[in-house]
Amino acid sequence: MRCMTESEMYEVDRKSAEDYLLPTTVLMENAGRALADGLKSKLSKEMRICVVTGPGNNGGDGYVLARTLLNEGYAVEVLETVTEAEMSTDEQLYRQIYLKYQGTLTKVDDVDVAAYLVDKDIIVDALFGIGLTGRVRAPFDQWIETINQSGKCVISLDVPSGVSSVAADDLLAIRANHTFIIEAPKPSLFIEATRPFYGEVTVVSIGLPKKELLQSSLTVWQQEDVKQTLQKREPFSHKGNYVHLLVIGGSAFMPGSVKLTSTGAYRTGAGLVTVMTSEEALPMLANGLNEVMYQPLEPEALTDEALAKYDVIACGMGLSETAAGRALLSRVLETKKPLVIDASGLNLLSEDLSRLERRQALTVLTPHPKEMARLSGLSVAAIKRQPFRVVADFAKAHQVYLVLKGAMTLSASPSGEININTTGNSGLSKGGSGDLLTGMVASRVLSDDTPLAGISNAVFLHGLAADLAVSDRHSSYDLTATEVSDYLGRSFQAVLRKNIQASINIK
Ligand SMILES: NC(=O)C1=CN([C@@H]2O[C@H](COP(=O)(O)OP(=O)(O)OC[C@H]3O[C@@H](n4cnc5c(N)ncnc54)[C@H](OP(=O)(O)O)[C@@H]3O)[C@@H](O)[C@H]2O)[C@@H](O)CC1
Ligand SMILES: Nc1ncnc2c1ncn2[C@@H]1O[C@H](COP(=O)(O)OP(=O)(O)O)[C@@H](O)[C@H]1O
Ligand SMILES: [K+]
Repeated sequence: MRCMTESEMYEVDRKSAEDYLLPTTVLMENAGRALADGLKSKLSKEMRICVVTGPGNNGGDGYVLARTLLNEGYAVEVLETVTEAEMSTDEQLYRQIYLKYQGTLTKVDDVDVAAYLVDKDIIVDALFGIGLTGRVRAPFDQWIETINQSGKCVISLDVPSGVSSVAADDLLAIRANHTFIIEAPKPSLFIEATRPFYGEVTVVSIGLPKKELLQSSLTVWQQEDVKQTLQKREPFSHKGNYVHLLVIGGSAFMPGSVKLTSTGAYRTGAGLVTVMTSEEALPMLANGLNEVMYQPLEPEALTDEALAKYDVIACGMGLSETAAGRALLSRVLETKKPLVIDASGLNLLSEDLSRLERRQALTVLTPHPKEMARLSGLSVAAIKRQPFRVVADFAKAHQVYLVLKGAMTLSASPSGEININTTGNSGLSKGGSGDLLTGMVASRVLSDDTPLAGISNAVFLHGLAADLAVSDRHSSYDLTATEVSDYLGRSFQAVLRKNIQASINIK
């Protein structure tokens, strides 16, 4: 499923009108009717429904929806917040049609809005859609507050009014119980500050040309995408057909990190895994995976000849941030091997990003927001406000694959394409989850249809394993990264066999 920015959506709108000759009024009619159809699952004929309309086309959708429901015998009326002259042309048309159908209309200036809403069961929010810029201005802000304080069930059309994809610090928006989204979710559905305003979500189609919707560079990565892009394991294959991963990291005080990374790699399809770690950490790994080969971390082991047998290097988990660690990362960056960098490796990399420009092989960086802040020089708050832009800009500027980890992990390619992940839960908010993921990413990045698909598959399966663990014998409280790795088998089975995700699974 595609995700579309507001400007991409307006571009599809423009093309639909100019290239496909679809009148904008037809799209509004389709939108209002599709939204009404979706909404009906929440309604009964006994409920009193109030549609609150604003000045733009979102309000126009509201009039179409109100007329559609009225015509089918629902108890619906409209509360309008602007004069007819202040409405968009298409909205004016549908307001008039609503009146021809004998629809009831009340103006906000004629009532005490809070009192007017008291006997309503459902409030439909058609105040603002994707055309909102900045914070909601007066006098609309007071009605948003009144609706939020009403305690009623609120349904938003397209987006909760007040939400835009650049989350303001003093955001004022409708807190919807449910949002019916037109054609494709907008980035604000996946941003921490704006996600809660949406409530439950349903995406409805209004007949925009699919070909144009597919132009978007943002994809919500789902089960079907994993299924389509995951490399098949051939019956006559041998371990040499799959990735040989070299894991570099771990130290006396953090030996477990590389254990988790190598487990993640093997459990995600790698053919061979070698761990190179410090002399002190080696004895502590004696009870590690039987399948892993171990080697002491010596700089001479990092020559091009010695590295020839490896397909990918994963570097940085549990690495000590000392002069030795620094020298090691520099050497690894100079190799021509595909490289996944995580944790301490990212912090050491932040000291001099120009080394990325000199790289001659694929590079994947897997920061959480704090590591991203070090890499980009931006604050964590600024990254969280505009994660899509930050991720795309950084990946393009440094020509790297970038995985910004979080509740909705974003994986970007050097061309700025972004895949959004919606699996996972707070059981993953624990030390070790990231180490596990790094091994999984390294195992898939060269194996699937494209590097971005491989990375996104790893992120999806990692989150899904945690979701399956929590729906089985764990909770988000007790779950550990080691247990997440135990559920990777179930995660693959679920993806390969069942249709677990018919629509977006958003927490
Ligand atoms: N292809 C599709 O997806 C289709 C989408 N459709 C629907 O159209 C919706 C987009 O419609 P839209 O472009 O008219 O914008 P919308 O959000 O209704 O409001 C704009 C109005 O708000 C005002 N305004 C702006 N900022 C403000 C602020 N901070 N505080 C106060 N006011 C502010 C702005 O005033 P201005 O800033 O211009 O002075 C203008 O008057 C979309 O979400 C979907 O529901 C379908 O109908 C058809 C196909
Ligand atoms: N609330 C959450 N919902 C979904 N996934 C989460 C959540 N919290 C953390 N994660 C995932 O867990 C992993 C944590 O990685 P990281 O912060 O690097 O942890 P570590 O300390 O283990 O290295 C990431 O893949 C992140 O996306
Ligand atoms: K709305």
